[in-house]
Amino acid sequence: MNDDALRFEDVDVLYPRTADRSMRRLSKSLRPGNRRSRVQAAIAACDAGAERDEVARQHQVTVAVRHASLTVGRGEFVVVMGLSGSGKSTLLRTANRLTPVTRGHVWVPHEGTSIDVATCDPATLRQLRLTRIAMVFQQFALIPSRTVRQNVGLGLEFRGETLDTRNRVADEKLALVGLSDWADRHIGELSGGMQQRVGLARALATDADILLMDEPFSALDAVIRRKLQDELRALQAQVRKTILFVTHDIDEAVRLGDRIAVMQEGRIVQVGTPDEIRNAPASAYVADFLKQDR
Ligand SMILES: Nc1ncnc2c1ncn2[C@@H]1O[C@H](COP(=O)(O)OP(=O)(O)OP(=O)(O)O)[C@@H](O)[C@H]1O
Repeated sequence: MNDDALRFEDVDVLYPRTADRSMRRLSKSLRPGNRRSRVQAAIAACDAGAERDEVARQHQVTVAVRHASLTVGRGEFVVVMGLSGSGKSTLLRTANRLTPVTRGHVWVPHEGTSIDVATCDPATLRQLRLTRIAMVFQQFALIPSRTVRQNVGLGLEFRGETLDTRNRVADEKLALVGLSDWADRHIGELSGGMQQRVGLARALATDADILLMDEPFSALDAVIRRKLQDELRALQAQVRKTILFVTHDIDEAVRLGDRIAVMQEGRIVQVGTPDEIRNAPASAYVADFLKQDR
């Protein structure tokens, strides 16, 4: 199993509901002091087989991810797909601990050993985020007051690299995504599709071998979106990153994924190649998804 890049092992993520002003007077159980015990009770209920709705009702806890296990091979492109609220983003965000895991492990091989992102110390986590795991967001998350080149060099700046290195690497990555002529422009001068290419170049600039992509193309119109899907696939063939990509669009999942993991109500209910999933959907839920495919 040395060629795994990322391994989710029995991951649970539970969110205790917090009281809003109207509820605060109503329910003592929503007070912060009770959150931990509510989560423990909710985990016990899940282990005993309770469904998500029941856990939410009885314990005021949302089961976002439930016992999810998934191995992503080095250089593999895995798409996580599912309806809104099925837990895709939450699972993805456990891979760099933007979301903490309630129970379970997220393993990343690093310097001859395996590190559990879910529990490692802050210094190790920071190191992993700066050198191994990069993220591309739906809303680009670029800094408008900075030039394209400066945005691409941001991760390297956090790492303390010199301006020369930052500019050299940024120019290399901008060439990869076809934006060499735009390096000195400001972000606001770029279209949405171009901004997302900058986001991608920024992720590539850190030399992270694992890219987490959370619905990166969903804010773009259909034509641009398709173009970027093709570009990303071509880029992937060239740079061989390990990619975990979230979408709710089956068409996108089939075009991009070496394998697809389908989530339903926090569970991974099927993992397979696009053909395997198309030829043998594991449930009516998965089959319904395939009907969106054109
Ligand atoms: N920070 C949070 N606090 C409380 N509940 C949350 C939080 N983030 C997500 N949830 C809940 O966890 C569940 C899973 O959400 P998540 O965003 O992971 O799903 P998703 O499949 O990515 O959905 P979408 O496609 O709409 O983004 C949902 O019920 C959501 O409301």
